[in-house]
Amino acid sequence: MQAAQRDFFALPLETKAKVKRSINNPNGWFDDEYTRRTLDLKQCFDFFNEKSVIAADQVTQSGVIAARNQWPEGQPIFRDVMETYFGEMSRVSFKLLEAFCSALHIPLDSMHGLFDESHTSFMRLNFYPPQRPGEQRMALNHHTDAGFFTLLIQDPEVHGLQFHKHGQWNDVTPELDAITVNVISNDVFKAPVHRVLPPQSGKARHSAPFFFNPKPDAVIQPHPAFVTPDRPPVYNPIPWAKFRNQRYAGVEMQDCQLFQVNTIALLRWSAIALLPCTGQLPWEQLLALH
Ligand SMILES: O=C(O)CCC(=O)C(=O)O
Ligand SMILES: [Fe+2]
Repeated sequence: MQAAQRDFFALPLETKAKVKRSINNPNGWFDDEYTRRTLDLKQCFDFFNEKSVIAADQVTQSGVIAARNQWPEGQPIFRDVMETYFGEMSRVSFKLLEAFCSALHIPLDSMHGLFDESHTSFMRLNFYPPQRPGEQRMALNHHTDAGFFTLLIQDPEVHGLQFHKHGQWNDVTPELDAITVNVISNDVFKAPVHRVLPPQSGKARHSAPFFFNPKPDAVIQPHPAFVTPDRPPVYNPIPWAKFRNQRYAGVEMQDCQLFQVNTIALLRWSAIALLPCTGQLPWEQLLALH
């Protein structure tokens, strides 16, 4: 998978530009991502679960989330490898959902209502070019991920990912053949803020997050197990597909987080019970969850 990713980003710019994402289709290649209103120093390639298309259209009727994947011409192996990897990540994610429920002492199928084969998960391939002399900007500016949870493959040699905790930035050093599970916060009700430094060793850096997301019509709201008279629901329920479209349309992150925090934190919190903070699971251990 990582070799196929490297080969893709080594393609000529014109080839990649033919599958550039657009205002109507968030999938494909791009080099113009703004995070926190600042241009990131990276190229990306996004693709998603096309089985979510029909269900998403029924919720939003907008066509944004319902756009198709764009695969580069003449690269059948790239497509094949990525689709296979995506399928594996989906399978692992469904297993992790149950593991999270188990850690929370709620029925193992508690989250099944939010996910089915139309889950709107997507995969992002990141390419960060080496830092240019005098360049001060971040490769990827600080942010929280909007999905339910993230399974990240990092470049084992070129580091750069950091998370913010107790007022300072901390490195997430990659382990060989490990997946970094994005539960890197002990702030129970906060998604972890993280960023990526530009590669400083003269080498480019690659990473590949898989964002596991609910089905389009899943209503995102606090799980009943966490609503008590002392802790009433703070955030309004919203169908997931509407939330996604708002975010893609550029709605301010703070507004979106109003909707995401409780539900996402539910999983992040439970995951912390399973994994050490900045939990990196050896790849084989993760697959053993099957
Ligand atoms: O490159 C990384 O290690 C992290 C990437 C990331 O945070 C993202 O794409 O949302
Ligand atoms: Fe991220």
